[in-house]
Amino acid sequence: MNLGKILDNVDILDIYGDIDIDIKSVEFDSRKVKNDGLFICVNGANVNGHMFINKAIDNGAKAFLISEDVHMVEGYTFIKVKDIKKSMAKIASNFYNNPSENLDIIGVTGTNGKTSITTFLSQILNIDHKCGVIGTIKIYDGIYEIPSQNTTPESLDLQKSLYNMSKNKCEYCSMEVSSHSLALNRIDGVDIKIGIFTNLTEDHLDFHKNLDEYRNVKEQLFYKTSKANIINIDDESGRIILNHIKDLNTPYYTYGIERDADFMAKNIEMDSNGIYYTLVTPTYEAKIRVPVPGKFTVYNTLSVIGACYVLNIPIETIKKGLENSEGIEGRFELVKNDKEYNIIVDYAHTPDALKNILSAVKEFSKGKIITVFGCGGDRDKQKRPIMGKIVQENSDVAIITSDNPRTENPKEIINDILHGINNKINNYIVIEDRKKAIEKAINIAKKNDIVLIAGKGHETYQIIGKVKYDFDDREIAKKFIDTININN
Ligand SMILES: CC(=O)N[C@H]1[C@@H](OP(=O)(O)OP(=O)(O)OC[C@H]2O[C@@H](n3ccc(=O)[nH]c3=O)[C@H](O)[C@@H]2O)O[C@H](CO)[C@@H](O)[C@@H]1O[C@H](C)C(=O)N[C@@H](C)C(=O)N[C@H](CCC(=O)O)C(=O)O
Ligand SMILES: Nc1ncnc2c1ncn2[C@@H]1O[C@H](COP(=O)(O)OP(=O)(O)OP(=O)(O)O)[C@@H](O)[C@H]1O
Ligand SMILES: N[C@H](CCC[C@H](N)C(=O)O)C(=O)O
Ligand SMILES: [Mg+2]
Repeated sequence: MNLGKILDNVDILDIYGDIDIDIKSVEFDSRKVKNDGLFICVNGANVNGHMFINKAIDNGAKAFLISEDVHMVEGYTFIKVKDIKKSMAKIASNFYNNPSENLDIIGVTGTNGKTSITTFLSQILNIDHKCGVIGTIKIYDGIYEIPSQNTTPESLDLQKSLYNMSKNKCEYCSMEVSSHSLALNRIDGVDIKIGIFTNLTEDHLDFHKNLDEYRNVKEQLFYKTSKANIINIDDESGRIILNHIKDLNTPYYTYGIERDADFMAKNIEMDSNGIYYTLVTPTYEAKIRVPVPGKFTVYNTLSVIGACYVLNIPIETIKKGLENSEGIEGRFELVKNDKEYNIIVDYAHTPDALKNILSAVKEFSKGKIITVFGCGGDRDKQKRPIMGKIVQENSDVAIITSDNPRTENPKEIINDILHGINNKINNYIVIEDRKKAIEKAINIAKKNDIVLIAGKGHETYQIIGKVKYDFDDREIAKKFIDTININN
């Protein structure tokens, strides 16, 4: 594509060299640059991309998008802009021909429930149509599935995936929209038809100044949508957002259990196999069954039904998709075993998620609840003691361990958790090594007890320092149970 065309509507400060040249690829990582490429120099959290201009030249770059003064190399084109992330988002949608215009994108934001909702949605929409997925676990472009690096990718990667979805004849895309992606311009220029708000609770206060700012950032999604916004009005932040957006041209729908909403669940029943409720919508009622336990599944599926309603998906298809749902990887996932151990792996890594998962487990537990959990390093420190308190108060035994310590000292993270623990109650153990912590939990569990391994869900790694080591809670639990089998 002609560089001039790629730069359409980009706010440019200065140009050095020729922009009437053909560009074959656009990258923001010098290691991925190919012949006749445009390299976008991002000054990141770890390194400054402007340092890799020579490396990009070696790999075939012809042009550079910069925001800092660099040595302009003769024979190459340099375009200086003020805001690299905003410019990159514009370039990305130009280069991939605005692919979001060819898709009905449903964007989901909120602290908890995004992966669950986007998965349910794709399970329903893929029955009669093709629906791509972008989220924490994977990107699915209609043909291929690739594991994700971020919940919402950088604009260039995002637009490339949307382009592939459109090429692969997807009609829909169900996408998680993280607060980071809104704040860092990753979804600028993406045409989103429906926005869903789940809830807002403590998380990411390392990145956002406070909960108000966190909510304001999330609210931005609902000004970008064109077809409908779907808001959880049982959540206080949901009501605040609704108040701000209700006079926009985009129609809105509400969902909830406790308040009068457009999509409501009545006569809710729950057991260890799932949830059952009567759905009340503006035009019909229906019996809903979902084989995924937890009250939060009621909320998650109500929002999904709201989006399907707006998209005119028949209720029979919605019911079929939900009833046949295989659940969500790493969310309330039972570790299958031929002995009678009840082990659940779940991705709860925020105070609210832990509270919810523990209350769901409590609903049908006939024995003790043994919870293994930790907190991620280089992330919100404020949530650590709150998570400790919630787990101690809602478990018979709390085993405090490491999650992904990243560049922090795991002992210090555990110390932060211990600040929320009442040391007069003797129901907690600290075992820093997560593998040993899981083994201990299974060791002390008796018939009818439930072992909840929280925080890492689908993750197949543990990040220690900057290195990702193989680590899968489910595999470790399963292997240990098999060992017990041999010893007995
Ligand atoms: C703090 C943060 O957001 N970091 C993101 C950021 O990385 P960075 O800015 O630190 O990159 P960097 O390593 O400093 O490198 C700067 C630039 O130099 C380039 N580079 C680097 C090395 C080299 O040899 N050549 C080169 O060109 C890099 O490609 C990059 O463009 O840009 C990367 C590429 O897009 C992201 O993958 C990365 O997310 C990291 C993995 C991360 O953990 N992010 C979290 C905080 C995050 O974004 N989370 C949200 C919310 C999660 C949720 O709760 O749902 C998410 O959406 O994932
Ligand atoms: N609607 C909900 N409200 C509160 N907790 C929930 C809800 N849905 C799921 N959870 C809990 O939160 C955990 C994470 O759920 P999920 O992965 O769907 O959230 P997410 O918003 O995608 O998280 P992330 O920000 O990491 O992408 C689940 O394992 C479950 O314990
Ligand atoms: N998307 C979340 C994932 C947290 C998962 C947990 N295992 C951790 O590492 O803290 C985040 O980046 O904050
Ligand atoms: Mg997610």
